This record gives sequence, C-alpha cells and structure tokens, in this order.
Amino acid sequence: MNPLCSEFTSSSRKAPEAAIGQVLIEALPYIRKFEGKTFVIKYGGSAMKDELLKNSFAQNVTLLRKVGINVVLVHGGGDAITRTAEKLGLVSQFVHGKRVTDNDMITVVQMTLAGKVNQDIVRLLSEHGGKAVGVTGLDADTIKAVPGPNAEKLGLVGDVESINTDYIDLLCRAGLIPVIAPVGYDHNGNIYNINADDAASSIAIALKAEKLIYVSDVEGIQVGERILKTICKAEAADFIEQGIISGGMIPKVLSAFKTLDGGVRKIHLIDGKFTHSLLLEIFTHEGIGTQFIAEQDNDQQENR
Ligand SMILES: Nc1ncnc2c1ncn2[C@@H]1O[C@H](COP(=O)(O)OP(=O)(O)O)[C@@H](O)[C@H]1O
Ligand SMILES: CC(=O)N[C@@H](CCC(=O)OP(=O)(O)O)C(=O)O
Repeated sequence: MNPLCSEFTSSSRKAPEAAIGQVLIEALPYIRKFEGKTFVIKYGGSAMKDELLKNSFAQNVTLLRKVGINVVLVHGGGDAITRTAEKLGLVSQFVHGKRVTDNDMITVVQMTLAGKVNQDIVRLLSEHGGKAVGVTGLDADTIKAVPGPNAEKLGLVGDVESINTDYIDLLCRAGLIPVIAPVGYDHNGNIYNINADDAASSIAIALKAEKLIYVSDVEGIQVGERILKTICKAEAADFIEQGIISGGMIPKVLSAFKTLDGGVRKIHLIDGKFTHSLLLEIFTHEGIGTQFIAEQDNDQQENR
C-alpha cells in the first residue's frame, strides 16, 4: 500500500500532516520541470494594492525564485499614475485602454512607475527574502522604444523596439529578481510610456520565456456569466469587436496573442484577488484562470 495512504488510515492524528505532505509533493514534478526556466510575470490589479494580497504575491514570487525558476516581474501601476496625475491637476484619458501621454503626463508616469511603484515592489520582495533589483526600461537599454502607431492621439506612448536580454539574464543568473518598470526611450532620448502588458509580452518573447503570466483582478476572460478556460485568437477578435472584451483587457489580450505568436509556449491570465493563485497555477495539477491558445481544439489545451 502507498505509505501515504496507510498513514491516512492508521492514525487520524497524522492525516492532516499527510494531506499537507501530499500537496507539497504534488509540486515536485513541476519544480523539476521548471528549474532553470524563465517566467515573466505581469504584476497588476489588487495584488499590487491590498496588503494581504501583496504579501502573499511576494511570498509566492520568492518561493518560485528559491526553487530555481528565473522570475522576471514587469509591473503596471495605471491606478497609481491616475491618482498622482489627479493630485497635480492632470486628467487621464484613455484610447483603447492606453493612456494619452503628453509631456506633463510622461513626467508623472516616470516618477510614479519608476520612482514609487517599482521601489515599493522591490522593498516588499526584500521583506520576504527575495533579492529584487529595480530596473526601468532606461537602465542599461533594457527597453528601447519607438513611437506607437497612434502617436497623434496618444502622444508619448511607445512600442518596444528592443530588449537588453543580456542584462536581465545577468540579474537572473545572479539569483536576483528583476522588477521592471515599463518606460522606455528612443535613439533621440525621448521617454515613452509603455503599456505594462505590452512590455511584459516583448520581454517574454525576447527572453524566450517558458511562460508569461498576467496577474490581474479577474478570474479570467469573462463572457456573460462564464469564465473561459481557454481563448483562441479568432474568438478574442470577435469578442473585442462585439465589446465583450473592453478597456484594459484589450491590450492584455492582444499582447497575449502576440506573445504566443512570438514563441512563448504558455500564456495565462490569473486572478490576483485569490491568495496564492500564482503557486496554485504553477505547482498544482488543476490550472486556474484563462489560457491563451492559438486555435481551438488543438493540443495546446492541456494545462501548463
Ligand atoms: N471580457 C472581459 N473579461 C474580463 N475582464 C474584462 C473583460 N472586458 C473588460 N474587462 C476589464 O478589464 C480589466 C482588466 O484590465 P486592467 O484594469 O488594465 O488590468 P490590470 O490593471 O491588471 O493590467 C478588468 O478589471 C475588467 O474590468
Ligand atoms: C500606455 C499606457 O497606458 N501605459 C500604462 C502604464 C502602466 C500600466 O500599464 O499599468 P496597468 O497594468 O496597471 O494598467 C499607463 O499609463 O497606465
């Protein structure tokens, strides 16, 4: 008989311990599979705001790093930018989920994302024993940008031109957790506001990451009452067209498919409002959230 089963039946006192052991051991094949691999995590939503969720996220990330996974965090902070802008008398406007960014707004973006939000995350990870390093797109050419396609409406919103993977790899090899703020600059020294989902996508592709995981505030992609377990490109285009996918979910979904096309194998959207959702996603047999797949009914539908 399986020794774990006999423990369950012979001593009820030991049953809870055995159950915990069973949960922990379920992680072993995944730890073996992912050791030395790179995960890019887009950190956003409540998991960046609520104290309990922030701490649980930081513990999860630290644990992933400690078991040998190269974790690269790319953070958002759209709400924080909006609040800082308001205090300075600037009104935020969005076009298809992207912030209209003039000269004043780019200053607010830079000081909020790179100055405050980034450093708060670094401190949080450090508190939990994760050795994190704050990186903005400007450090060591981490994110070189070009003006985005809708520049006449959006202003200084950039697209990623290139990523300095050597620098990010160097940090990972040193056992550090790069925490990247999504601002970039171009050859003329102009600074650009880059949507964090787009930045995460480009970084995941450039690093040839094993996974890109979006941590957001939703259980997954919602259609009516249903949360989709998988979504393919054609469905997503229809849902955007019909307004079923809207606002900040549009850049997330578009960047997810760009990442899939760019060769990253697994892309997940998980709920940051759910404590330890990251660990559950990676280390248990049951996947959660929505997985992005190229086409419906192909073999990519298996979990992780
Ligand atoms: N079909 C949909 N399914 C889930 N969320 C959606 C959908 N359409 C629009 N949304 C909205 O998109 C938001 C996520 O985008 P955003 O706020 O930019 O996330 P984050 O700040 O985590 O990057 C959700 O909070 C939700 O209100
Ligand atoms: C161009 C653009 O819209 N940039 C975003 C950058 C931050 C971000 O993406 O934050 P979330 O992930 O929290 O939405 C912004 O200014 O809000």
